[in-house]
Amino acid sequence: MDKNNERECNEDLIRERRKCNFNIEELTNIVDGGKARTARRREIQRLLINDPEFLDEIPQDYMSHEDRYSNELRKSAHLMQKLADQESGHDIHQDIGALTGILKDGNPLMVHLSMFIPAILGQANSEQQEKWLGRSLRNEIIGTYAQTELGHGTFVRGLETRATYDPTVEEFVLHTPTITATKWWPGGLGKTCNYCVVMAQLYTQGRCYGPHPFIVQLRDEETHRSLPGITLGEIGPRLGLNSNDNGFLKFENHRIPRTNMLMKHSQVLKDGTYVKPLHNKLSYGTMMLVRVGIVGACSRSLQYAVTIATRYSAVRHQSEIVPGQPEPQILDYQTQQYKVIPQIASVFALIFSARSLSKIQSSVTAKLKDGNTDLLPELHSLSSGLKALSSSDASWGVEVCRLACGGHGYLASSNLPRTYTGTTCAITYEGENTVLLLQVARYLIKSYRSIGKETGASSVSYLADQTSLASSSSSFSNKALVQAFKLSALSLVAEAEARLQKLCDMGQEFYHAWNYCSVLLLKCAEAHTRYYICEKYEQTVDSLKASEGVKNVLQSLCRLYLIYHITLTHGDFLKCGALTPRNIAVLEGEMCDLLAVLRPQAVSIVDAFDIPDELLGSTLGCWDGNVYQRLYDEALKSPLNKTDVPDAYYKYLLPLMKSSL
Ligand SMILES: CCCCCCCCC/C=C/C(=O)SCCNC(=O)CCNC(=O)[C@H](O)C(C)(C)COP(=O)(O)OP(=O)(O)OC[C@H]1O[C@@H](n2cnc3c(N)ncnc32)[C@H](O)[C@@H]1OP(=O)(O)O
Ligand SMILES: Cc1cc2nc3c(=O)[nH]c(=O)nc-3n(C[C@H](O)[C@H](O)[C@H](O)COP(=O)(O)OP(=O)(O)OC[C@H]3O[C@@H](n4cnc5c(N)ncnc54)[C@H](O)[C@@H]3O)c2cc1C
Repeated sequence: MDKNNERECNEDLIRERRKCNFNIEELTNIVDGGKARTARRREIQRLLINDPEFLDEIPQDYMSHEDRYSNELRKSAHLMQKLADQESGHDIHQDIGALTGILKDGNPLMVHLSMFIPAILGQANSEQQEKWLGRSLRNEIIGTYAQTELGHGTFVRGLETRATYDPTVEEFVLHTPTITATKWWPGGLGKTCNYCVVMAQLYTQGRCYGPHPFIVQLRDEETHRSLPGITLGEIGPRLGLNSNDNGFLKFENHRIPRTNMLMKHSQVLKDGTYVKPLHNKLSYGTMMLVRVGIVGACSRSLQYAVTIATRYSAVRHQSEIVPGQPEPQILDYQTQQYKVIPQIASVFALIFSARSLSKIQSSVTAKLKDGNTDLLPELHSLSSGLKALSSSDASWGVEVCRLACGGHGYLASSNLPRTYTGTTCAITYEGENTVLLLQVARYLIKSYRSIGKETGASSVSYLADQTSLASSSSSFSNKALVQAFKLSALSLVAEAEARLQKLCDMGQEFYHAWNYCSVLLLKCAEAHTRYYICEKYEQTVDSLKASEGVKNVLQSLCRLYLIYHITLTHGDFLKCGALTPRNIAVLEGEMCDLLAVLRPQAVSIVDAFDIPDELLGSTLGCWDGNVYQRLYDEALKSPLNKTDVPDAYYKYLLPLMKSSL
């Protein structure tokens, strides 16, 4: 599609684009993280979308379960090959965002890239990396991360798969003792992978040392058949991601060499002596890494959904605002703006907090290299909180975008259903959100109770700011609103701690008191993480060196985000005295003004996300707005339209209709 050729474009979209009052390319660079990154993303995307190998012969929704898998594996393999062939050599891990949309519904190689290779990097010592890293990067071996079992996903300490060390032959014996110990869910495990990292309870010298990672060959490298002692299969259809082969795995006293235990952090020596790690949660490092990546991935899903919903809202006309006048664009309804525009604001919130989290992760990783684990709890808390809020915000945001598109949003060809199922899974995987938020709450209560002790953890330093509860601001700059989020979080933490303490003082065991307060604790964790996101949003926009137009747009989006979230949880702000009922009413009014200010820029802002039609894959969100023709053309692809009268009519309907004659 030639974006300069207005003749092929829907007139409403042409008018919308003419209203643009900022530099789109500049905003695109901010979204990508700099000019160079924009150029690189475009280069990769051009490489992919001009390649006919990535086209599907028929829409995936009409394929059988087997064909979907096979078709996606074909494209995944081609993608890996193609990226490997480039002379410039793409760092697929760094450029993973550029690939969004090219593979449609669960890539069988995804966990190889996002967890197996990172597990080797983060958990294997240098000799082990020498043995497996190069091979896995060259795709000579394909792996997955097999942790979850039928009986346990969340409670990692409860895993049942055993790795028992046998010093006589220097081997571990992997065994699945019960049906509930069957590994269940790992992406690519069913049919694709020939290796995996298995999390299993380590037994040596008669003692259990908890879950540890082991690298295990699953299939013969020549024939791809499962090795003796190993049972593998696929777990069946899911809500989404059905092109992946999420699998199951059982071990029957399967032996692996001692050196297959990933030994960067803890070791089992030849005689069976266990050497413990610097920090006993270092073996959870792969999960933490992926949680950080999920924040960015969620912002991308939301970019897709909101691009579709905004363009469609500009093209679609329905009903009337002024009786008797022409039907307006649905984007002119304030209620429609309230659905779509806060989701645009949310995209930037997620982008900026993902970047901030990545920076913290890099510095923690650097410190770990020097043996310093002091900031690991801080990173665990932040990555857990941001993974949880980004996945739930993005899932809800995508669903709102679907609702904003009315009936057509329910069609597969809108690409909103698949965007939703591909986002909501992130609420569950890599740590179910409630569980992760309770980890954040644990950290908050602990930090609150250790006020006065220097921990170096900056995200919770505000908990020591006891005076701020009394000094709520009356001015409403963005900074003042962020301050209100801080007061709300602090007051919830104080309330939860007091409630916990009271129950304990009344004689309840701490664990029961914790469970009894967990709804409130969840709220604390959400408020704390929301405050973090708001603070990063405000700081990033405030310090941004950008043209006036771009800065104005981002200031308005940031302000909308702050006010939107205050109105959603206004009870918490009222309860702690950070805001008065009158303040809330004024802010609600201002939110409507902001919707009106941003409305004329909405199409241009989503244009700045710069998602090519080929990747957006949506009849409703296409650049040229030629929505109705595309909907009609897609409908014609239904196999039921091959004949006027389907066979099923003769088999079932005709006999029924004639049965009473
Ligand atoms: C690119 C995009 C791709 C996107 C695409 C990616 C594809 C992904 C495909 C999906 C893959 C998967 O799902 S893989 C499977 C993922 N599974 C999970 O995430 C399981 C979630 N569960 C867990 O992580 C754990 O079990 C958890 C809930 C944290 C509880 O662990 P424990 O019971 O061992 O610990 P607790 O007793 O609760 O806490 C003890 C202490 O340990 C601390 N602690 C716990 N975890 C910690 C950690 N990681 N680092 C530091 N400290 C930690 C706590 O804060 C406590 O500190 P103190 O308070 O100081 O004592
Ligand atoms: C699409 C997809 C891909 C996946 N890929 C992989 C993979 O590649 N590798 C892998 O190993 N795993 C994978 N998983 C598994 C995933 O990591 C787990 O499903 C996830 O960690 C949740 O665990 P669970 O299923 O045991 O849920 P459960 O823990 O059984 O959760 C059920 C309910 O119990 C609640 N609950 C549980 N514990 C607590 C608690 N302590 N406090 C309060 N409430 C609690 C939860 O909040 C939830 O409401 C995948 C899952 C999905 C859906």
